[in-house]
Amino acid sequence: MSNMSQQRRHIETILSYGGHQAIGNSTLPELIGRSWQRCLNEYGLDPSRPRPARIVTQQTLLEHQDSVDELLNVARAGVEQLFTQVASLGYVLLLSDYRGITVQFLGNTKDDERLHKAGLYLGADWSEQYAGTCAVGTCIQEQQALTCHRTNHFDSSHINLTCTAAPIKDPFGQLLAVLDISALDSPRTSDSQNFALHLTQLYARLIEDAYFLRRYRHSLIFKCDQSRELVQVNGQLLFALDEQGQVLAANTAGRDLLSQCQVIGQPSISLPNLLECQWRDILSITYESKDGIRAFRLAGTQQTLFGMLIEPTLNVSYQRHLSNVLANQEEPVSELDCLCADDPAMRKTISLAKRLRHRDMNLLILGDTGTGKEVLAQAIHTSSQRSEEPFVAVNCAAIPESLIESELFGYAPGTFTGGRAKGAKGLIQQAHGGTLFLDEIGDMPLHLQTRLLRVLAEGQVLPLGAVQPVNIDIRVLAATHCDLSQRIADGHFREDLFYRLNGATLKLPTLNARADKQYLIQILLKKINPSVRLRADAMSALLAYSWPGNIRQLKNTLTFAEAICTSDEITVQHLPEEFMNHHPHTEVSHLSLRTTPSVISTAMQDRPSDSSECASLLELLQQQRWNVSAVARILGISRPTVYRRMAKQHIVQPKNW
Ligand SMILES: Nc1ncnc2c1ncn2[C@@H]1O[C@H](COP(=O)(O)OP(=O)(O)OP(=O)(O)O)[C@@H](O)[C@H]1O
Repeated sequence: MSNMSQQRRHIETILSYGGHQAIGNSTLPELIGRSWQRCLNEYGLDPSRPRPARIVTQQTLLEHQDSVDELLNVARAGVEQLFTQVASLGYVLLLSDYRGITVQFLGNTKDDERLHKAGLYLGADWSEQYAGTCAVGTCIQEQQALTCHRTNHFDSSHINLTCTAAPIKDPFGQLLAVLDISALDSPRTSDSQNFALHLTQLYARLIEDAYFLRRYRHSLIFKCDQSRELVQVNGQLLFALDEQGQVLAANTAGRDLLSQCQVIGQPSISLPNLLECQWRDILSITYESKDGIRAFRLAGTQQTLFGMLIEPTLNVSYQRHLSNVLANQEEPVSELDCLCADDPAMRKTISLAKRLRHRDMNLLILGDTGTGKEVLAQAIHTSSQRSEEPFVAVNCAAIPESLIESELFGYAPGTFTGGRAKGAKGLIQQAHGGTLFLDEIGDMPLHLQTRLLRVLAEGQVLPLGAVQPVNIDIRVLAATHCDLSQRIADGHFREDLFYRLNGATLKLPTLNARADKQYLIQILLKKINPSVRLRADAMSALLAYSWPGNIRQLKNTLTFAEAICTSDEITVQHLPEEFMNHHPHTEVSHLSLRTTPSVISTAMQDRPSDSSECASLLELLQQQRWNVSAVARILGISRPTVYRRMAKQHIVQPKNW
């Protein structure tokens, strides 16, 4: 078909357009349809009278360029880079201001005459009101990136062009400019321009972020991303902060996140609230973390964001503020610091443990099975002033109920036939001067809870069969994976004992929720065999796994892999079978910032609960086809313990297995 007849047909199509998106065999993109409507009904453009390109005068052009002078300075490098990428494909590049006037143009002058005629020229007016539907003008109206491909254009003189544009916004979301790449000729299908759309959006974002950084160069900027590896080179979210940590402005991705998280009724957002942390945790990133990056948990979610700081230039009050914060830096405590690298929940727990380690306060440690409750208790003891005295660990669930009383409280001579003639010191007494660690405290029988309460209240223990109590000085660290308030409500746990034990609560996150999984994998492997390394495929499989048995399961897995690997390199082939068939937890490995809830909740999400334990045990049993021995091996616990946990959670194997 000749160009003339194509134009005639296009005019007929537009004239017959009445808001129906289906045209012939093709479907008109919705936003192009809306633009045609505007051209016909609001601007009164006549499709049968094509308009020549309008180039503004030199004087008017200078005025438009002046209004975006600051942006033009920042955008120059980005615009030139984009042009070098697309020039050989026949594209020219236009940067227009927010009114649609082309304030910068890069193109191949060989085609000068054709380009000039098409309006691909410095000073050309691409506003929708003048040029009709086109990438720049429609991008201004719709405030979003788009491709206006061939007959998507309103004006029939543009139907050979393909144009792709993306908006560049200021830190408050106001349109500053539009970045456009256009070609005089192109393949027929609009799919051919998908790559152009992505590339233009990418460069628009780069320019927008460069402008943001320049505008807020005198403020502290927090840059973050879902990937630790990418945050420095390509951090997606930028927040400019005042000296109290309130968000002054954010880039487009940052504003999207804030709008999803906006606390109802609060005029401004505090970054520490958004990231459930202290202001000092943010201020001290550069000085306290090895790579200048720190992990944060997005409030009310399980999403991890890795953040770094871009420090303000020439801001004296910020420097003063920072030195005050750094002066109050937490002292290092190697026994506790080595338990984690960079995980927000662990950071809170370790910081609390550091502050309380020398106090004689009883502590309650909460965490799912295998999360390291005993390891934490031991570290608190070793770093406390009781470190020279004994650390005695008792697993209340592992000792048979008939023995637990004598094991804990001891017995006087002659109490039991067959018992030791001199009697025996109970575990409580053995811990005298030191720390008693009571694991699985939620499983302690009620009558023993009463006796334990008396020991804690009176500082004395009465061995079985004895008449004289013995004075004792112990600090109790108790741990459980179950929800003690539920146990209290059900009448299985004494409330008064709970308050005695719970001087403060330390919570341990599941391995799956930890942002420092890679660190744990490395240090555990180093302890098992320092000369063995993990190949990247094995590391990826370990990072993608859901770890129902937490650190204990990780340790067992690495021990297994090290034992069967014949060289000094562990590959995915050396991992247990479940790693071959495992489908990564999509909610963890492919986080989407768009799933953020609308309100920030300050409630801790990682509290261990019977329901989470029940779900992970059930998942593992199903994964292992109800092979209890396999589950016990994976979790690193005995078969009877697996059966006991199944009974407690009312998990019953289906009959057809
Ligand atoms: N931070 C850590 N570094 C190295 N190893 C760890 C760490 N935390 C836990 N482990 C290892 O993981 C295993 C389980 O740890 P621990 O017994 O402390 O867990 P737990 O939460 O007390 O388990 P349970 O609920 O079954 O009693 C142990 O072998 C321990 O050595």
